[in-house]
Amino acid sequence: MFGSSTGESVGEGAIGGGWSSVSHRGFDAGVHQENPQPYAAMVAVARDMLDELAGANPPLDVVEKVSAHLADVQTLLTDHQVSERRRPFGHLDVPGRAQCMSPVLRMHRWERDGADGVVTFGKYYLGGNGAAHGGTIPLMFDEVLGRLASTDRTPCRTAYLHVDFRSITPIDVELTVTGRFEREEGRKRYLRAELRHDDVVCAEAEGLFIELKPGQP
Ligand SMILES: CCCCC/C=C\C/C=C\C/C=C\C/C=C\CCCC(=O)SCCNC(=O)CCNC(=O)[C@H](O)C(C)(C)COP(=O)(O)OP(=O)(O)OC[C@H]1O[C@@H](n2cnc3c(N)ncnc32)[C@H](O)[C@@H]1OP(=O)(O)O
Repeated sequence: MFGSSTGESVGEGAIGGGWSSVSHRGFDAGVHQENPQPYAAMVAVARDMLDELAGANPPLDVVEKVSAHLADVQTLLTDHQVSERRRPFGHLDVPGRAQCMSPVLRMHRWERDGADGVVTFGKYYLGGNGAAHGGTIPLMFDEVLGRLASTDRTPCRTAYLHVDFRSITPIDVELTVTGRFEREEGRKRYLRAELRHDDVVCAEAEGLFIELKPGQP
């Protein structure tokens, strides 16, 4: 419906993430929270643009045109800046949560004890020689585990995130991602995740998440 190559459209069997109880706490994104699809479609276009930008070697006249268009887009948005709690960006219950920093997670299972899904690192995430940039993989793991750590639980923050890079993570192919809630000890929550390309383990993560005390930022 939204024609995004990065797959941020709503539906297609994917779920928003089951994290709305965390993400929407105290947020009021107005009309976009009621009807997230137009805003999610706008962010999907931005994602696709970043992918094409990263992959292109355009002639100078195209560079100038793109610069002018982007400056127009920036101007359109400048008059609509709001406080953090009113921003839809990153806070809508759609795959990718309507942000374009971390790649879109398309989750098939999202439960209190674990989650499974797929993710594709597009051209925007290239590090070198066809492999995703090493910083983007912890970003994706923090996204999965941070959300899982708070699913049906009180809010928490990442204390540490340990990532082992087992083999390169190829861009432009669908990878599987799994997350698992291992155990909790008081305010401490321990989780693990794995990223695979078919049978090959690309990376593994272990994270500690600490439950926030009331009023803790
Ligand atoms: C409401 C906010 C929720 C966060 C989400 C944000 C927005 C929500 C909107 C949309 C969300 C949607 C998706 C979000 C996706 C991903 C979000 C992922 C979450 C993050 O990406 S969030 C950013 C990165 N994160 C930080 O910005 C943390 C900075 N930091 C601190 O805020 C403190 O540092 C804190 C709170 C971690 C702990 O501080 P504290 O004072 O509350 O607790 P304390 O230090 O006493 O530790 C208690 C026990 O944990 C042990 N412990 C602590 N740290 C340890 C470590 N590193 N290694 C080993 N053990 C450790 C101690 O040893 C003690 O253990 P014991 O009790 O056994 O003695």
